[in-house]
Amino acid sequence: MYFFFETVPAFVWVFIATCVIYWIKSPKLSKNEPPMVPYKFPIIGHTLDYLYNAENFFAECRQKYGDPFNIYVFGQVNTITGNEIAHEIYKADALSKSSAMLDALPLYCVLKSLEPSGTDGHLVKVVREGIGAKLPLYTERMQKNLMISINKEIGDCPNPKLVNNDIFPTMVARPVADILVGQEISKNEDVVKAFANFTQDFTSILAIPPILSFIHPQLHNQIVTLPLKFGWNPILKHLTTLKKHLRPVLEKRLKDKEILGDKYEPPLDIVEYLLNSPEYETKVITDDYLNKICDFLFMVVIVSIHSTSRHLTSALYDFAGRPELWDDLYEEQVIIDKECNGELSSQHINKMVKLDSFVRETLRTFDAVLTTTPHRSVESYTFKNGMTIPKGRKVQTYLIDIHYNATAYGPESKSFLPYHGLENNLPASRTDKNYFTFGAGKHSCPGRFFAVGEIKVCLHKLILNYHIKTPSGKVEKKIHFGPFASSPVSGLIFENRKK
Ligand code: HEM
Repeated sequence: MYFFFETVPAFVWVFIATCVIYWIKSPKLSKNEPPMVPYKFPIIGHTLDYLYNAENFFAECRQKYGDPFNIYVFGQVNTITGNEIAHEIYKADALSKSSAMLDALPLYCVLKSLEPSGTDGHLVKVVREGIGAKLPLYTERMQKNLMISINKEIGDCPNPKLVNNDIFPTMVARPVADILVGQEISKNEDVVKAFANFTQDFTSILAIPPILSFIHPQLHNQIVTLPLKFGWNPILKHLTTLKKHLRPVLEKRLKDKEILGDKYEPPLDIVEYLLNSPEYETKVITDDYLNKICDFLFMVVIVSIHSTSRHLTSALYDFAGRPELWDDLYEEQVIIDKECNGELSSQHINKMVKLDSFVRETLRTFDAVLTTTPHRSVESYTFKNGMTIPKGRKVQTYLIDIHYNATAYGPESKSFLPYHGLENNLPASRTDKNYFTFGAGKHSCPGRFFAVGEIKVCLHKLILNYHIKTPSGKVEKKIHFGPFASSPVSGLIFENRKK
C-alpha cells in the first residue's frame, strides 16, 4: 500500500510529461504537404524502421505514397524525395545543403577559425581552380604517390596475402597530401597519416545516434560537441602535426619569394595557390595565419579523402568478387600500360574506358538507401507537383530509387552492369538525373574528376600487379548502418601476377 500511494504522483508526472512531449513532438504538417507515412509509436515514429529496415521500409513507402513522402525520425519530419522529384531539390535556392550539413557535420566546433556559416564558396573555388583545372599536371605525381603506397602497404605477395581495408585511406591520402601541401612535406608519414585519419577521428564524435533530437534537433549537437568546448579534441593531434611541418615550408616560400622576386618558381600545390590569393596574402606566418590555413586544408581533407577511399575500397571488392570481369579489365590495363610504358598521362587515363565504366557501376551500386548529404529548406518551398514543405524541413534523397530505376537501367537495374556506362556513353564523373553519386546541379561535387582519376589510376596499377580475390571467392556483402552503406570488411586477398 505504502509503495502504491507514494508512487502515484510520480506516475502522474511521467504521464503528464509524456503527454506534453507527445503534444510538442507530434508532427505538425502545413497545408498541401507530401503525404505523411502513418506510424504506430508516438514520438518514436519511423525511427526503428529507418535504423533497422531501411531498404524495405523506403521501398514500401515509395510504392504506397509516391514521390515525395514524409516520415518521422528522431523527432523530426523528413521529406524523402526519389527518382521523380529529387533533381528539383538540387536546383532550388530555397533548399540548402550547407544548412543541413552544419547540423550533420559541425566542423566549425573543431576547426576554430571556420565560421559556422561555412566557407563553401571558397572551398569550391579552390577545388575547381587549384585541383580540377590542373589535373593533367598532377597525373605523374598522383601515380608516383599511389605506387609508394601500394609498395608500402601491399608490397610483394608471392603467396596470397590478406589485406585489411584500413590501408586504403592512407593510399588515397598520399596523393592528396602531395597536391595540398606540396612535395616538401607530403613524403612525411606523419602528415600522410594526419590526412588519412582526420575524417574518421572527426566523425567518431558524431557516431552517437541522435537520440536527444527526440527532444530538440539542436540538443543532440549541443551535447555531443560539449566535450570539445571543454578542450577535448580528437583531431587536435592532426592539426598539431600539420602545423609543425607546414610552418617552415610557408616561411621558406615567403623568404624565397622575397629574395628571388620574378625568378621565384612557384611550386604547383594548393598551399601556393592560397599564398597567392587575396584572402591568404601575408608577409609573416603568425599562429593565427597558420591556424587559418591548416583549418582550410583539413576542410579539403574532409570532403576528399574519406569519400574517395571508401569508393576505392568498394570498387576493389566489386572487382575481387567478380572473376568474369578479371581478364577483360586486365587486358585493357596491359594495353594502356604498354602504350605509356608505365608512365600514365591524363590521355591514358581517358583511354581506360572499360575501367571507367566499371567504376561508374561500382559507384551506382554502392547500395546506400539515402545520400549522406541532406538539404534543408531555408524558406517554404513548393514542388512542381504543387506539394509544399515549410521552412526548416530536412529533405533527404532516396538514392537507390534513382540508381536502381528500371527506366534508366532496365529490368536488371539492381544487378551489377559493368559496361552500362560504356554502352551508353556515360563516364563515371558525369552527373545525370539517373546517377547522383556526386550530387547534381550547381553544387555537384567539383572534386569528382580528381576522385575518379585517382580511383582509376589506383585500380589500374593494382590490377596490373596483382590477382585480387575476396576470401569467400564471391561478392562480399556491404555493411549497412540504417540507410547508409559502407564497404564489406572481410579484407581482400592479393597475390603477385606472374609476368
Ligand atoms: C568518390 C569520391 C567522392 C564522392 C562520392 C563525392 C561526393 C560528393 C557529393 C555527393 C557532394 C554533394 C553534391 C551536391 O549536393 O550536389 C559533394 C560535394 C563536394 N565535394 Fe565531393 N565527392 C568525392 C570526392 C571529392 C574530392 C576528391 C574533392 C576535392 C578534391 C571533393 C570536393 C567536394 C566539394 C568542395 C564539395 C562541395 C560542393 C558545393 O557545395 O558546391 N569531393 N561531393
